Amino acid sequence: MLSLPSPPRRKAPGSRLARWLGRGLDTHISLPLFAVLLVIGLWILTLRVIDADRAAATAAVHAATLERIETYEAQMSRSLNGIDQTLKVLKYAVELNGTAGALPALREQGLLPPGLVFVVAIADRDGRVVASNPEARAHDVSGTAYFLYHRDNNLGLPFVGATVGDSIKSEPHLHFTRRINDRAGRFAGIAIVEADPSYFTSAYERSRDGEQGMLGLAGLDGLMRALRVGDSVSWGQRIELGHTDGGVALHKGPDGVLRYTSVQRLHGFPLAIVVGLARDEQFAPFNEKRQTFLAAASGASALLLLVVAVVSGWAWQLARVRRRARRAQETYAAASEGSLDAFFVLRVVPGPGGTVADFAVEATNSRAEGIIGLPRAEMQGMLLCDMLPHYRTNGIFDDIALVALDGKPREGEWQASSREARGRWLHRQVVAVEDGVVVIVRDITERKQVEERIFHMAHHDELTGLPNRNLMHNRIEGAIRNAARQGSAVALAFVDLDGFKLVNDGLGHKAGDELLRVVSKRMGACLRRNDTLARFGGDEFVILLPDQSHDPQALAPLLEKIRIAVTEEIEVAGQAVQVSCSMGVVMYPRDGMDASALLMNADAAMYRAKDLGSNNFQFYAREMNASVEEKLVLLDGLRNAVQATFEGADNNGFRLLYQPKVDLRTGRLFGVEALIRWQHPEHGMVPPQRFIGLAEESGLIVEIGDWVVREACRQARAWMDAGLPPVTMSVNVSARQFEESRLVDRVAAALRDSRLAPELLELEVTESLIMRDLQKSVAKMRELKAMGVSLSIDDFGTGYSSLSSLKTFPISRLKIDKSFVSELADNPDDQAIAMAVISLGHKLNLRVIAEGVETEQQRAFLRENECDEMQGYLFSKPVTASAIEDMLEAYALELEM
Ligand SMILES: Nc1nc2c(ncn2[C@@H]2O[C@H](COP(=O)(O)O[C@H]3[C@@H](O)[C@H](n4cnc5c(=O)[nH]c(N)nc54)O[C@@H]3COP(=O)(O)O)[C@@H](O)[C@H]2O)c(=O)[nH]1
Repeated sequence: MLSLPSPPRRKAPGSRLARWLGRGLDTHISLPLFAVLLVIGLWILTLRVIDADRAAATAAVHAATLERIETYEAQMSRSLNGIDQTLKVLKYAVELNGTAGALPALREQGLLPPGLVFVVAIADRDGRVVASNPEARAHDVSGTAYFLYHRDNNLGLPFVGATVGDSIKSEPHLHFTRRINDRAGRFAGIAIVEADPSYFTSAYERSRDGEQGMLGLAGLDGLMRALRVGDSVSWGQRIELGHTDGGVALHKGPDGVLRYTSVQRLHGFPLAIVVGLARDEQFAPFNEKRQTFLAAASGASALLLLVVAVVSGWAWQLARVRRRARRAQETYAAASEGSLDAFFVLRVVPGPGGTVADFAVEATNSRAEGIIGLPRAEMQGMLLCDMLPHYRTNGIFDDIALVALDGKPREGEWQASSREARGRWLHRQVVAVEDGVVVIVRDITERKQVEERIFHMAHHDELTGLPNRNLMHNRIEGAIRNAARQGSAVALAFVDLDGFKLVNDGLGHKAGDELLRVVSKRMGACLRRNDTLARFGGDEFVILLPDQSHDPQALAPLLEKIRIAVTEEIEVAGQAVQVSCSMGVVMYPRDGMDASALLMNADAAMYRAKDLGSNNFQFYAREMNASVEEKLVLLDGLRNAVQATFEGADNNGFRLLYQPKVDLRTGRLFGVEALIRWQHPEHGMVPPQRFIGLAEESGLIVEIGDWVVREACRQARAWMDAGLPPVTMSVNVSARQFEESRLVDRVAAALRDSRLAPELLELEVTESLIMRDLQKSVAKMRELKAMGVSLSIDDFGTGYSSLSSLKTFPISRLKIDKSFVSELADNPDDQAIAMAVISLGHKLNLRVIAEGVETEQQRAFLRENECDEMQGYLFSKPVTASAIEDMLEAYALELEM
């Protein structure tokens, strides 16, 4: 079972020693040490036993050598005494019977030694052998060492000659001699006993002396008289006698063999006996035994070392595995402590029939404390379901138990309900280990929150927090499925704000945003909990009303409530503004079977509501989609008109009408406003309100506007070239056209190509157009002004330009919108506005012109209040260029008169 040991700490020197000693106690180290000691002990014992054996063997060989020398000495003493006795008898017999009679006398008395063993001879004073037994031919020994010794020495001692083979007797033999004196004590000859050298080594016993035992008789002159080694008898070798006191010493023999040797001098003869027991032979049993001991000790050592090597190897492997496991555990513990995850090592508590009854907590890390809310020590040993009883019911216990049963890892996410982590999102990974499982738990709340945020962002509108198009689409589909099941209906309202653009352009995006937020809250407040309000972008909203009856009229009260809520005044950017809404309403299944169809038809119905003057709601009718088609047809026609205009076609293309502008004080016609018309091949003259919006939407306005500027400049110059008095030419510039980067260049080109003085061209821009991007607009206006072109603000009073920014506009004229002029006679509010605009314009050194002047009362009011100029049907509707020409000619004539 996996367990989590305490995290490793920095090791103190003491603990390092303890660890080292502890390691010494490891079987794989202690066992070989013990085995080595055992082997050393075994060898010490073995060598001691061998030493003892060697000492015993040495003592034994010493004893054997001594015993041998003693025995040999006794034998030799006897033999030599016998030989000496024979010599003495011979001498006596010679002295008694003379050289010739000595041997017969002795033979007769049976005193001669057996002839097979000894040759007994007598030599006279001249060295001639005069008698011998067995008989031998006479020969001369006067030149021999023994003869010469006796002739020259009268010491009464026997002499032993060297072992030789001579002309008389080729077999080796040696001579024991004694001097014979005559009665006068003079040298009379010598008695000789000749012996075979092997006679002196016959005491050799193979069983005791071995194959290389040595037994020999040596003269005190260092020459061997007889030497037996094994079966071979030899003589004549020179040996170092050393001590001749019968002690034992290790010597190398004449044959190079090491022997325990003892030398013992023989009494009465110049001889010594030599006994040697070959070391190798004598030590053979010991050596054999020693070999046996060594072999046994070696075998035992080898066996022991082999067993120990095997056991130690196994123990080492085991220790290595343990060490690795311990290191892994330490690493695991350190990692688990440093980990962001909580670990729970759980041991299975078995139930009946191989089931899992519960889990006992074996180990945890400190992260686990934070999740469970219990100290580690307290968790240790606790049953999982005692610690977290709700795991039995929320499926987590079953999930963990399954891992323990089938060994397959599993993971899952859940929202915690334990004390410490309540409400937090957790992720668990469960892996099987021996006897249980490890559960790794990670807090994924932040990730979940991010996911939720991303999900929310993907499905909600950032500005209002309302569901967006995606989410709404899903909800519509869900509502349709429910309605299909229940047989109910679903209503969908497409809502577009009226006048929003004005607020947004006039007061800025912030104000527009605020307005959208307020309106969305108001609409939301009208709805039930299961209704959905979504923002599709801009000022477009969609309302989903599930669980409806199939009668559309039943929706009318709610729609009206929403409409009224929207139209209530709103204060944004410090100003009270008012917008309304146009709503297109569809019903499932009546107006469409899916979300896309319903939304498309609701959009068409909304456009119908707009067409009908806005601020109302319209239920979808099949024919409404025709207007979309109309729009496409119109756009196609517009493109053709642009083409036809440039080609100069008669029956198609744009035309300009001109509406005079008159000085209110003098009545002089000082300028005209160019107003576009579309000469349609089928519908005749189409007014600008029908196509300018679409031209803006499609971008065609840039090309169309450019044509208007060029044509207006050309016409103004043409009038001048025709000798008419110069008039100011005013041209309307739309927002899209004004924002176009090449506007200034295009205007400059139009002036250059027409040769019109820039001072005679005036561009009319609206307040809302300027406020879209105040800085850029002012910069562009300044460029135009620098060229000499004048600028005037059209429809002044309907927008929301701040008075502080107004003074920065490089303009020369303000135009009071005709909506304030139309009721100027009766409406005090409009009067106040008109007067305020006139006063403001003058304070800013601007000319003020009123448009839409249709009545004398209006003109009178304007004159009274010092408005500078006027434009309107009272003086003239927009007319053709030739009509203006007529007016200018008449005016010129008037002046001349
Ligand atoms: N971007 C461009 N916009 C243009 C261009 N030509 C016209 N327009 C804009 O279209 C709007 C409608 O214009 P139009 O139908 O030509 O109406 C103008 C006048 O006919 C009308 N007017 C003038 N005097 C009176 C009056 O006494 N009573 C009355 N009911 N209507 C009158 O007002 C329109 C001129 O308005 P304004 O431009 O604000 O001076 C209109 O908004 C044009 O701007 C074009 O070439 N480009």
